Amino acid sequence: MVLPGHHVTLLNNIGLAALVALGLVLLTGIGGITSFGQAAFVGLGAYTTAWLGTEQHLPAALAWAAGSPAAALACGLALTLVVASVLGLVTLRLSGHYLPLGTIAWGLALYALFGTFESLGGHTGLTNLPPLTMGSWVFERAEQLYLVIWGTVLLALLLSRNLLDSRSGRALRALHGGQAMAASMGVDVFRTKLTAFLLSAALACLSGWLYAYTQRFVSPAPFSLNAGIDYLFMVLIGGAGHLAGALLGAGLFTYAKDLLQDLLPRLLGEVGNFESVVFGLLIVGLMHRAPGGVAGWLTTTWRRRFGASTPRHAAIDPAAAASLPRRPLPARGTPVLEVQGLTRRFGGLVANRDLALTLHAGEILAVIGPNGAGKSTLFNQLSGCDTPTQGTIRFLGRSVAGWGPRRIAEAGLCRTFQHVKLLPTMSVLDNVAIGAHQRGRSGLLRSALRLDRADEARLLAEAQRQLERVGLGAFAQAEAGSLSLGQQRLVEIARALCADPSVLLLDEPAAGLRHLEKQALAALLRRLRDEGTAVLLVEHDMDFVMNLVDRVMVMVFGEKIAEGLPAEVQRHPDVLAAYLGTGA
Ligand SMILES: Nc1ncnc2c1ncn2[C@@H]1O[C@H](COP(=O)(O)OP(=O)(O)OP(=O)(O)O)[C@@H](O)[C@H]1O
Repeated sequence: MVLPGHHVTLLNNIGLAALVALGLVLLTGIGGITSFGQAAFVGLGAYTTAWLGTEQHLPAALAWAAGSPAAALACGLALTLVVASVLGLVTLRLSGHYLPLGTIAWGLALYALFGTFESLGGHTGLTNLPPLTMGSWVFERAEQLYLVIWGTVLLALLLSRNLLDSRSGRALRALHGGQAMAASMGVDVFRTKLTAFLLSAALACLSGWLYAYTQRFVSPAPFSLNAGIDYLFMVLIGGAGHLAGALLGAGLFTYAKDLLQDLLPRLLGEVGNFESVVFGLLIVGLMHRAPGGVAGWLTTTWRRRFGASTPRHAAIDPAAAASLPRRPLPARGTPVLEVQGLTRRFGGLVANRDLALTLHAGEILAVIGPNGAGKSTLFNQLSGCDTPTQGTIRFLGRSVAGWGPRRIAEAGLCRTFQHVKLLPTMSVLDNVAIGAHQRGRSGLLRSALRLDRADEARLLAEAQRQLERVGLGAFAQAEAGSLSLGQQRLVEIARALCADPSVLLLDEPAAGLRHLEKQALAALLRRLRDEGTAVLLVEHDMDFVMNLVDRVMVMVFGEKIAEGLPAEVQRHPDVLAAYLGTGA
């Protein structure tokens, strides 16, 4: 009603790009999986739509879909999800830079396919697509399509926002904290990665469906690897960690490209892709000045000027929501963790040699030893983050050696990490709620449609309860990264407690804590012991250990050299010689 036609077309292009960028924010910014191949999924949506809309001799099995935009969308989504599932199953198992390289490979392959098939019009493409219709409505002109495109963008944004503010969203964010952490909190890492991948592919396909009706013809060029890189640029410019970054990035990139394509040839007096050069320089500059993109920069600037933003959750009253069911703890004194002959070799280095230990319900056992003694290696094997070379680990009577961290967490063994693994920009409450992942039920769809509120209230109430237990209830709404290191360690303990463990593995829980905080932590661990939880901890603070624990195991060079009551161990000649560096 108010803008000239060219601007409406531009806004439509921005909306189409924003849908793809939104998928990339979920996949790359939130989930940490870089994909260069999203344009290929846009192509799948666009080509399916164009083919079903123009092909005169459709196979009998697809006759029902001829000329129907809804059927074209359903077929496009089905095809995209099948292709993305296959690609995801192959590429998402790759790690490091192999994963983005994998996405380049299939991005190139799909692009080549579009130009190869004769029935898809080769490099000329498919033309004369009928307009988009919905019942008796026809969306033909840019102003009409504008409503459909931006209605879809806003709906996708709303559903994505709901999703991130849920159990499934926390699982997705947890991927950024490291896969070992996510899996140790009970998150199915591969499934979560695949879900994010499928979601982003579906959003790209949706954009392709709308693109086909906007252009009324399709050819391979807009779905090339270059386009895939452009989408990534948009997300980097807008801010990969923010949903609004998709809108900002798509808007700034598309508008600037339009402007520069017009302006630069006139300024330079020559025709060429000069805008690509300018974009390259702009991106490098932006990455230096504002690595969080425009949305990140705006958030930081806002905070600097006006203080912290409004908390994402209203203050949570743990008593207001029903408690989550708790697992029955084994009777005090029952052996819960039994380790025999545990050996872990890294090439020629034996980090753990023939270790044996038994941990009982309602007991605190400390593993101490100088740096490099093999304590973390032991923890990693017990929690499923690493696999023993030899030996047995029995948890509650079942052999768990070789189980993954998720399965072990599900069985009731939860851990914290020597190097704190929290999501610094996420609230303390949300970080802690990741620990309760397996105690929630709501999946993706329920979360996106906001049908998960009762489940979510129970999870957040549990997170608040555990935070209060470690003395950090007042910090629930703070960003985890704003807390001191000692407090962050306590947040990790609260997160582990959220999983309702029967065995708690704490890797250096007192490191960085002040005296009063250590006393409070010791009191908490005594309470847990009295309730029947078994606690195994690695700690260097000898005062803390000796005044708290029931038994101590001492390791040196991967081997156990002593085990017993704290007073006995302190007098043990081998410990004095090897660990404390003094002779007996
Ligand atoms: N993934 C790995 N690959 C090769 N060597 C490893 C690996 N992990 C640990 N090690 C080696 O195993 C030995 C034991 O390391 P570990 O981290 O378990 O010791 P630690 O007792 O926890 O030490 P600290 O108190 O410093 O954390 C060290 O020599 C270490 O370099």
